Amino acid sequence: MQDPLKSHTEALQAACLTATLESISDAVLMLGHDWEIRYMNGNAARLTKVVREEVLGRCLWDVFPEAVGGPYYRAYHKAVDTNEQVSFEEHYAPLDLWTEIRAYPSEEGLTIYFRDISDRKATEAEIHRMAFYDKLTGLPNRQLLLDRLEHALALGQRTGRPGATLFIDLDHFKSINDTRGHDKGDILLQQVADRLDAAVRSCDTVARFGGDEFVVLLEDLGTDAPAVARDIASKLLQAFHAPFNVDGVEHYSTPSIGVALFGRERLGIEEVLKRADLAMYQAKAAGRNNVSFFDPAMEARVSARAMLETDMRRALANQEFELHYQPLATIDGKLAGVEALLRWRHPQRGMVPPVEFIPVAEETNMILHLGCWVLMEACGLLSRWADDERTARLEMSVNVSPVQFHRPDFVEQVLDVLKQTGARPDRLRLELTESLLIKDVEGTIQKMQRLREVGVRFAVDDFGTGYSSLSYLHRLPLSQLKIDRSFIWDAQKEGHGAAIVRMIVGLGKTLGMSVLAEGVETPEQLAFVMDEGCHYYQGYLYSKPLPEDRLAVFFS
Ligand SMILES: Nc1nc2c(ncn2[C@@H]2O[C@H](COP(=O)(O)OP(=O)(O)OP(=O)(O)O)[C@@H](O)[C@H]2O)c(=O)[nH]1
Repeated sequence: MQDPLKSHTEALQAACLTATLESISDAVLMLGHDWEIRYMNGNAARLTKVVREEVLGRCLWDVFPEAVGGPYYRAYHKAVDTNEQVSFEEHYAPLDLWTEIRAYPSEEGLTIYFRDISDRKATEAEIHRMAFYDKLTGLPNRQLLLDRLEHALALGQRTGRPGATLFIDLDHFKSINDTRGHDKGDILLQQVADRLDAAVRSCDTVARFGGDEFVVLLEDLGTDAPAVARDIASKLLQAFHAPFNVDGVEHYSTPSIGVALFGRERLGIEEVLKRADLAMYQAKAAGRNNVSFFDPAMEARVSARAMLETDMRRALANQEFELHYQPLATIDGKLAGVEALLRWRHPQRGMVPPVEFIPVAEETNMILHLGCWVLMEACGLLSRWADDERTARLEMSVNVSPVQFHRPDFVEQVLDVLKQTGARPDRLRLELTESLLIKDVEGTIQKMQRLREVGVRFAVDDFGTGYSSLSYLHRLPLSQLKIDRSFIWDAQKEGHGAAIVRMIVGLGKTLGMSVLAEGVETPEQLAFVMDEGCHYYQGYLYSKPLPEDRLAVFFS
């Protein structure tokens, strides 16, 4: 017969245990050796959406058939087979429930504690989304792209299967921001993101790299990777053919696309992106709405350009620039003046030609510093000439870069240099290019007139090669046209050089300007320009450009 005291104690313990299990925050499930559900607390029933009384005694896998063979199934079997506890986190899809599980095997079977961690998982997912996805477009962001690119490069190197990085920058995107506001720009970016995403396979990555830049990462392109990459890039271009609808208004946008391929070659992510970016710039330079592939020559050009820029900054500090002076003559061979020409004596490369470094100086605005220095040096020499009767009447011509001329304080700068050096303004001639003259004609005339009033004169350099508009040439206070050397050289050949020289001389005379022939190298050329009525000439026939000390010898 059962001891009534003992059975009372057991009942009390069972009641206590049940009360405890019902009050804890975990869900609890107790299974027997045949996976039958022997106990389930209220939390467990609530989370698994079952009626406790209906499932007690039934096999767990009959109640949750979708779990059979899945991660829960494998984990519980493992716990029972090894007699060791298991703990894990898992998503139970039929209930869309994220669970954290601890399961303990015992002599009675298996006791499972679990809890709902869906909120925590959602927060984690949100943090992940914020860290790796762009808020505006929902595309992978730069960070995620870099991760995927790193992975793709490693895979490419290991397997030899090539891929490609496409760098996409929208053309003139700034204009929609400026004309319709930043929020409309945002709408366009979102629509561009959708179109790019729709144009590629789902396994490709379309990322927003920043601003109006997107990067598409293509992997596993197969044996004809360049052709496939080109096809996809064309598809991306096509995706922009139809207008966008930005808040009810049609808007056309185009991209410039740079492509860099990768494969076995050992390349870092920075290098691949740099290549694609370089190619993209090439596409912009080729007129935009274009695709350009990276090629090593392009890289060589760009790095040479970067090296030149660095060298030039050093050269400025080390005073490696110098002025040479090319004498100018009247048509009958008398010295009329000189043109100051900038030279760069590079410590390793020797003389660097101006056509190589002047464009870089202009792009980087170093020309402002250089131009000011040239003016100061030339006017310094001009001022010293005033004391010597052999040189006092000579003119000094100085080239002015458009960047320098269009600065608002250009006139003040010239006046200041004249004042500081004491040079005579009526001995200074500033040489301007045709392209300079056509930009902001009214402002240009005003500046020229202010300097003209103090005596400074102006010449148009390389006349005939630019796009002068004859309609306003007469409004500019110019005193000289310099005929570009190409026409002088051409005149001797079959071309139209002779006719052009004649036309320029006629134009100069009509407008009351003197005409100087540049690049005269032979007596025949001199005879020709003399016949045509040029007033001055310049060129190797008369003298090469000379450093200051040799110029002094030339004078004497
Ligand atoms: N609306 C909007 N504009 C942005 C965002 N991020 C960057 N921008 C603007 O995007 C423009 C990017 O201009 P750039 O790519 O330098 O020049 P662009 O006008 O596209 O001209 P090109 O690239 O030379 O063809 C800048 O004006 C930025 O201010 C953004 O999140 N939203």
